[in-house]
Amino acid sequence: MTPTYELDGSDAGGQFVRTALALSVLENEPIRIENVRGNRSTPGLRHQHLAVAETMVELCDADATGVELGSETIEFDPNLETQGGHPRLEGGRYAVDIGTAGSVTLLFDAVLPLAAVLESPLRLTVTGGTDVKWSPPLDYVRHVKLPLLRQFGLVAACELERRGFYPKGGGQATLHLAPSTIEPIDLRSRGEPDGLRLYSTEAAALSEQDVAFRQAEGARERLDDGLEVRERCETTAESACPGSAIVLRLEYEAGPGDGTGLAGFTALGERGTPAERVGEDAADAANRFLAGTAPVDRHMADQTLVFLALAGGRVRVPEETDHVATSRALLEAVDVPTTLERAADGETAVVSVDSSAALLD
Ligand SMILES: Nc1ncnc2c1ncn2[C@@H]1O[C@H](COP(=O)(O)OP(=O)(O)OP(=O)(O)O)[C@@H](O)[C@H]1O
Repeated sequence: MTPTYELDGSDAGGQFVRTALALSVLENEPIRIENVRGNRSTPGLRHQHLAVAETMVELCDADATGVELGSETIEFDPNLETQGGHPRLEGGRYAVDIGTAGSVTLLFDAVLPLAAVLESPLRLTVTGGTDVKWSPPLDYVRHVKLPLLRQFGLVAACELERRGFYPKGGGQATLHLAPSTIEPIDLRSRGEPDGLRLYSTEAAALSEQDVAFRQAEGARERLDDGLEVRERCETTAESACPGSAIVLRLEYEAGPGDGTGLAGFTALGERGTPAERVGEDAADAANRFLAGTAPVDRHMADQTLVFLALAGGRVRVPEETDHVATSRALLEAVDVPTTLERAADGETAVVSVDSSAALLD
């Protein structure tokens, strides 16, 4: 294959690989990625990224080389059928086992934007870690990310079958994705906070220590005064090994012309860390957010960029994280230029994609 885009992952990690594969499908153009996860201490595809690449190959029936553990160069050609010049992806039922505690939700992240080219519903069941480090905890996806993107046309739901924590994984969740018309995104300002929902989970092995309750209490006591806790959900989950997680969903009034505001703050339990501290860490992140002005949290900031690429629009991000910077560089490399305008506060910035440059234009 002759790749349309030659991409260099030297300065990036797994997110670059996931987003590059999704963009290749959305543009229906072959890509070559060199120096996969080049700035990580263990470069190349690890189990989580390999599962993403294998899933993309399976969904598209794509031609690919280098899709193996440790690989630092991948070629991928989605080669989809087109209709009226637009790529069309058949849905169907798929099941993937990451084989480790690798993140289930990051696999969902890679697949979510494909809703824009889906022809029929897709159902993807993934086995791995549902609540593991350096990735969105499952309740963040269910209660923050999907409801936020639903406002811009993404039709998706996530069903949890079993929690999976580090190191054993073994969790399972299903993503239901329907053909979606993604609308331009406008998330620039935010209104007053309008309450908070709290989702605290413990593995059954930790129920005697009341971990879910103590996490929730830790968060509640630490949250800024005046923030109403509208829902408090504490659950005990069967899982292959102990673990716990807390997700805070902050709701706020939408700014003029903007979508409804949602932001999420999360923390995971760790051996040696008191459960109250876990709740406090999530609450501290929420309090920091409330002191700022951005309408999305720092993780949603990089996760919305691929949707901006689809339909265009603007998002005010709390800061230009490394993930935002690498995502912008990647979009530039596939001919979707973005602009970043720093605000007078010196921290937030508005990232925009002109609708004429957007993939669905
Ligand atoms: N607590 C969290 N809540 C929501 N999203 C998160 C959270 N932590 C990380 N993420 C998201 O998970 C993604 C992690 O991407 P990243 O490339 O760092 O990880 P990775 O695939 O594990 O690769 P690598 O091993 O190369 O770091 C980013 O999109 C980030 O926004």
